[in-house]
Amino acid sequence: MATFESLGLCEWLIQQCKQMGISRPTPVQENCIPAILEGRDCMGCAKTGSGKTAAFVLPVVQKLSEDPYGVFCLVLTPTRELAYQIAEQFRALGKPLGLKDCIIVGGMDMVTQGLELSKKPHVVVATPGRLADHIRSSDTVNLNRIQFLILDEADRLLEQGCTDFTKDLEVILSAVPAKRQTLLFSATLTDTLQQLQSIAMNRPFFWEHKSDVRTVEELDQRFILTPEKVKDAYLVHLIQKFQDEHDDWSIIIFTNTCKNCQILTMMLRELNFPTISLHSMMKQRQRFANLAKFKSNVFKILIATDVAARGLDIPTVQVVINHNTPGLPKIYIHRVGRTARAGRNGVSITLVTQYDIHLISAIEEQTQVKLKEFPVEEKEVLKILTQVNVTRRQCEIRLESTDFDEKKKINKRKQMILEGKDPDLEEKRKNELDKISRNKKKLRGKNQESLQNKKEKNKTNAKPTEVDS
Ligand SMILES: Nc1ncnc2c1ncn2[C@@H]1O[C@H](COP(=O)(O)OP(=O)(O)OP(=O)(O)O)[C@@H](O)[C@H]1O
Repeated sequence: MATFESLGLCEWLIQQCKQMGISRPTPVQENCIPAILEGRDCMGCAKTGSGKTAAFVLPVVQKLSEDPYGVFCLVLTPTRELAYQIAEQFRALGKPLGLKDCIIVGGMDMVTQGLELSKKPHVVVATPGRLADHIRSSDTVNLNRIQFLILDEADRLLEQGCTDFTKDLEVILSAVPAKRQTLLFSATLTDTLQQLQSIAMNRPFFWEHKSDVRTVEELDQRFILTPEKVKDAYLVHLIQKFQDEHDDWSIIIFTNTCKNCQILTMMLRELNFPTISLHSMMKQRQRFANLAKFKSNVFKILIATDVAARGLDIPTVQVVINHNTPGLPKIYIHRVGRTARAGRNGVSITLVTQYDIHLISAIEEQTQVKLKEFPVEEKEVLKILTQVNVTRRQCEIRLESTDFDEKKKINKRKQMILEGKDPDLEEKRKNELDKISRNKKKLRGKNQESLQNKKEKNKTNAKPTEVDS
């Protein structure tokens, strides 16, 4: 069995690991650390919670100790919370070195960030949008000597999801030197492998945890089939059950939209559950504060959108509930990976409506795991159905009276401006498209109606009269 020593890490760093409860390398660390220390580019694909962060932090910290200067390493990651988490690992493992890091993420003061960047920290951890803004708007950002470029959750950074990072990545890649080591990590790297290979050009060492199953063994994966209208009652029943049966518990509930996240949070609070939320329509300081309250177990339930689906490492989470079935198996893999981390056990429960059954088949096909039904006493759920649905409706009405939708519109406009689009023009286009599709629908309805009329006419014409018979 490998030890950190046999991988080539130096004694002080091994001691530092021990202090953090890391005594033996995990497979991704065992395989990737030597290649990175050798100076190779590296692509590491291993399951959620398998220690990928330390697999790149450890060799970078060791190399930094041999030749310390700033900026030595740049880490890119898709979410702001993840940037803080990664920076924490650098700070903890690089403490004996006096490692200085700097976090560059959206939603925080740009001037302060510019100042910090100008002090040349050893490690910069950033989300692509904000770092690209700094590069575009000032010349205080000097990344032209970096030795390491790391893309954590690399596949997410390259895919064109609801947040498209590709333009920002282009800006960043043109600001970093061609001669560098590039390290790419994720639990779902293989879909974007070819694109990634073009970023890591220097003979990349590729390591993948070979396994038929793409989720961890310690995870008990369940589903509950429910009509849409009973979904919330099932959710409340599940939470109540965990609360009654466990002393020490914490749950992450994933949902599809910021609004739903907000409504569910209000609803569960109304029902006296210690709930807190995390979604992209919240102010950044609130996002950090809520996550901290959840991590410290002050609040036991976190309701989040997919902004929390990747990377977050909160060891106390025993249960993940998918309030909606994720449309992509990849998102499912990351969401359920928030529990059963680092060898611990965990349960995931996905609420499935009759419209989502095909999504479950796609998830099972990709993960190679058959989801088992979670046994629930339906009678118990039906007992609370009315109370839950009335509470939800009350929360919806309360939210409608706030400016939540208005804020959403403003955020959307801001995002469009950032993407170089004209929001008014876009709205006009959208209205035109809506009008066209409304007209199409009308026309289709009319056609169907006249077809129906014709059919009925034909029927009556063809009907034999009493005389005929
Ligand atoms: N060698 C080790 N031994 C024990 N625990 C470890 C080891 N390496 C890392 N850990 C711990 O395992 C947990 C999960 O690690 P990490 O967050 O790096 O997972 P990951 O592979 O990046 O997961 P994800 O794909 O979800 O981002 C962390 O709490 C970390 O401190």
